[in-house]
Amino acid sequence: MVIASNLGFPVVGSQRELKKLVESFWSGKINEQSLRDGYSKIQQAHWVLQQEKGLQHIPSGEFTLYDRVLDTAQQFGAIPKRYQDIANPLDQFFAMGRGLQRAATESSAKVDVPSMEMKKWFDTNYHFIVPEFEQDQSFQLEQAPRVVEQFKAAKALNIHTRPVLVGPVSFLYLGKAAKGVEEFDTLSLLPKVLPLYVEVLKQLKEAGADWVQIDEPILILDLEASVKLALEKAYKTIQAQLAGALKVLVAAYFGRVESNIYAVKDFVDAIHLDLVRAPEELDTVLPLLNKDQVLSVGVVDGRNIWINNLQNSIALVQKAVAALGQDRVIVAPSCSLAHSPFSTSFEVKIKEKNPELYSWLSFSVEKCAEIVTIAKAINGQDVKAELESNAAAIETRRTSPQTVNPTVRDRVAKIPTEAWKRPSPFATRREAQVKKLKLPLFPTTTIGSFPQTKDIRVARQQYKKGTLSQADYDTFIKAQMKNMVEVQEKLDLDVLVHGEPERNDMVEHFGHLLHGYDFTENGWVVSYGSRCVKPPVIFGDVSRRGPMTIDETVYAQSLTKRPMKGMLTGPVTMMKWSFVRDDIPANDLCAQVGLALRDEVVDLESAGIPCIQVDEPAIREGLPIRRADWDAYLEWSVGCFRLSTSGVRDETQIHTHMCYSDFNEIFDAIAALDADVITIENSKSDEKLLKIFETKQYTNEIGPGLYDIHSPRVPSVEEMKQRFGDMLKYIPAHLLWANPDCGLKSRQWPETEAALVNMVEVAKYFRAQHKA
Ligand code: MET
Ligand SMILES: [Zn+2]
Repeated sequence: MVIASNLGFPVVGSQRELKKLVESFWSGKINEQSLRDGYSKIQQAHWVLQQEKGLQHIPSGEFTLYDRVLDTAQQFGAIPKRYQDIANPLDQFFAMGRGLQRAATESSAKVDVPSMEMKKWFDTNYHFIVPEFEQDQSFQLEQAPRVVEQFKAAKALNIHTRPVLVGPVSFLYLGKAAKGVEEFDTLSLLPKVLPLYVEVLKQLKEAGADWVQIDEPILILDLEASVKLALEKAYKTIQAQLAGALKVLVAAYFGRVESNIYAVKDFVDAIHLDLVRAPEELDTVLPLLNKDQVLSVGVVDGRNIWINNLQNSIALVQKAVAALGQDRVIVAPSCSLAHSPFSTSFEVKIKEKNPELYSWLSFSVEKCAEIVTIAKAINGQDVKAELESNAAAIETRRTSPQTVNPTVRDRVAKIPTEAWKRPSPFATRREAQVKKLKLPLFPTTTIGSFPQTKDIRVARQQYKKGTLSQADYDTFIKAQMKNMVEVQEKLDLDVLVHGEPERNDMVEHFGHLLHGYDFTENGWVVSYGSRCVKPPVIFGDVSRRGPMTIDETVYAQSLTKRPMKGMLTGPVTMMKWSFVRDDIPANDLCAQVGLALRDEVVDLESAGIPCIQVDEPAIREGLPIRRADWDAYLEWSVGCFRLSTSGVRDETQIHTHMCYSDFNEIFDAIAALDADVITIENSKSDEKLLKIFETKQYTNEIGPGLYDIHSPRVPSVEEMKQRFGDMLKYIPAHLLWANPDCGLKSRQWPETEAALVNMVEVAKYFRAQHKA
């Protein structure tokens, strides 16, 4: 019999219960005991639910109050020095996750510590807490290790679970040298941490576990030989020490394991593969297994929201069964289901308004049912009804006019070669733009958004609820834009923006204006800690419903003689920050969005808008995990940006913006965007960014952020002069712009104005210098 399993479940709860619980603890509304009780309740409900769905290997131990890597660090006693004095473990845990400021009391000293660093979890939108280690780090297993406690808690409910651990090598590899400690190879700590892993595994065995899942997601990275060696050592040791007491499943996900598999394959009882991302690896891995080893086949996509093609999955699992036999195959999601929303059952609106779309959706709870159906089908149980309804939904999805728009398809198929780039080279365009825009040396501008004040948020809410009419809302937004234009004129900025008061979010806003997008009510996934995001859904071919930004941009331009900069979100970002369809290739979808934006860019030009910015903050984060895949990705993503921006005349100035400073690796691709002006985040790593200009030539105009907008701090004139002076050493004066490093929507007005006053003063100072 094949086993139906899961690797992890959305911790946040069906309606974000855990978020609410944790946040009420932070605000002092509930005490630690209530938090722990509520937490256990949610955990229990999830186990019961997964059991009811029919899963046999149900995960435990992955449940967390903030982040499971942080749990791993605390469980093994890797506490950075600055948190070691915080006596209460829970306070310490949250202090590491989100910082802690606490006044002195009679019994305790004052505490003021920032949080630990957060990083993206592979190519997901989830951020984990980066563990910190010292070279002479000692580890210590906590009294009652939480993974063992969770296993026991489930067992008390009569639910037998498969405990999950973040693997020792991934744990160390993803960590870094502690603050103030010189860089060192964190894997050198493996001999110290391994005995603790062995100890935990023994305790799990004693508590009654038979299988354990050890996640080693780094198996899908390009690994150096030393890392592979560490993996080998770790699993050899674990195997030897456990002597068969407990079965070990090592899980890799989010990509291909390729030759990394050799580092672990001889020392484990089972391996999990992500066959959604790497279906071809079934064929390569099957012959490598010895006669007792088990394969966990990840066939249900844990990263997306679409129903599984059950026929296809069954065929894949069957192949594994043919090679290994039923008892050596486990059916699984591709990765933890924590990256999908909870359940479609809360999507009442979609169900009512678009039942067809509803029938194509599958969130975590539904994915568990899919896994069980696949396993049952293989085991010869009757799932005819499930398979029939699945096949019917797959068929409507393939052919529905909602997903296929022949006009769009035709247009993408026939994109003429010349549409992928601007007609003239930059030098020619620049001449036309200089003549038309008459900008001073070191032009000043902002990135697009101005503070989203309480007034704006309230008006938007009232408008959504229907208590503010369309006409009144429009009047309100216009008044906001008018005010923002006046402020910018007073500041004496050179290229103005309309300020984005009508946008709640740079992707969702455009999603509403495009065909092919829809929005869930409860499709939340955790971004970090208690923070959740609800990405829009791209389910069909994308095209404009009509002009998207013309009215507000033209209105804003009518208020000033200075050039107004139109503001759009680029094709890659529109995809990357959404749940995207998986039924057409990403590059085709990107071209559809690119064409829709191209029409908007051309319309803005026709309406008299001289500068147009197409933001692409997500290009860098969309980079594939394996280097071998970079070129293909960059080719289509850069191509689609150019597709969206190249329909205009030479004199129209195309801007782009990126807010990820660490892109030296993809510098050539950035240059290939061929935007006339690029503004980039920089203020946290001046040197790193500027260094690249020593070796590489960037020929177009550029504005490295002059100050950090993520903090309310107002940078002084002196400070920005210094920075601007440094930039001038690397970038030719006639190409350099002065601007903040990102949009100002999360700031307040007073600090925004104060910072911009200083910024404009700096630009003027250098202008005068250059004349002299
Ligand atoms: C995350 S990048 C943001 C760009 C956008 N135009 C803004 O100013 O808010
Ligand atoms: Zn930005």
